Amino acid sequence: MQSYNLNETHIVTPDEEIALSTHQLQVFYGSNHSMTDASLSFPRFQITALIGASGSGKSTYLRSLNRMNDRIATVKGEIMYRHTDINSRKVNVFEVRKHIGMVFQKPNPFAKSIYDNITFALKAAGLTNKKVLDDRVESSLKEAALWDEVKDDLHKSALSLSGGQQQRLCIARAIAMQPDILLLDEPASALDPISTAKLEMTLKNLTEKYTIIIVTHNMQQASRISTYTAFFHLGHVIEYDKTETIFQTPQIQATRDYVTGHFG
Ligand SMILES: Nc1ncnc2c1ncn2[C@@H]1O[C@H](COP(=O)(O)OP(=O)(O)OP(=O)(O)O)[C@@H](O)[C@H]1O
Repeated sequence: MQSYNLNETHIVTPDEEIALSTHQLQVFYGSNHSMTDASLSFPRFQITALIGASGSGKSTYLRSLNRMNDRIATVKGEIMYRHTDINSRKVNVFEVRKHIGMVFQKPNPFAKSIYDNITFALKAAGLTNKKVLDDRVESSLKEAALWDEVKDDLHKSALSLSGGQQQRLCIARAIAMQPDILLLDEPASALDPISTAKLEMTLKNLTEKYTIIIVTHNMQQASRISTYTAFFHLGHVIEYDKTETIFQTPQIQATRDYVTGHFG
């Protein structure tokens, strides 16, 4: 692979209201410096895609945003959310995750009913009123575009659902907590094209209420659903701009080579 000047970057700050931003975020796995000075601002109610070759640091960066790396890595720098640096050790991680939810690559519903999957965290947070729980189950499943398919089977095991349905259930489970921001790490990589299309449509509709940051290897997917795209390379954020700029007129050679399929 051609080597690039990793100091040559092009990072815009969107004009829109910013939901979350990082300032010089660095991540170390032991002595391995895996993410260098990542400074990005994510606009509210938009989808931002994180793209880059395998090992470029996309998941490392994403997982740092709601402190999922706390136990496995050292994360330095600021993560600003509502005027607070949520990377500070003084900030409670469980609070952070109420506001910033996460959906993983492989659907991972609990071995419980559909209803219990959605109410599990709500009950743990102290919500006991059945009417409120019922309403939250219905609204979350509707937002995740799963309600019509499961409304008569809410007490059926979540594991009996198809992969695509399970992934939408995981989204419903995340939004039941009424977060502001959803982080998704390659959520469609285990899904067939029809389930992927349904998931993409669901994500686009979710931008009415949520800010979405998604890691994807699928560049068509990034261009179909995101407004902004960040290109990662060897632990650096090389370029961040409107998605159409990244794919049509990227400013940096490494981005140009990646989006035209020269490596990755
Ligand atoms: N738990 C870990 N412990 C040690 N090193 C890790 C760990 N997770 C990731 N790394 C290293 O950090 C670097 C970035 O990996 P990361 O998984 O963030 O990349 P990625 O762009 O998401 O890759 P992929 O697209 O394959 O998921 C790699 O060098 C990887 O080996």
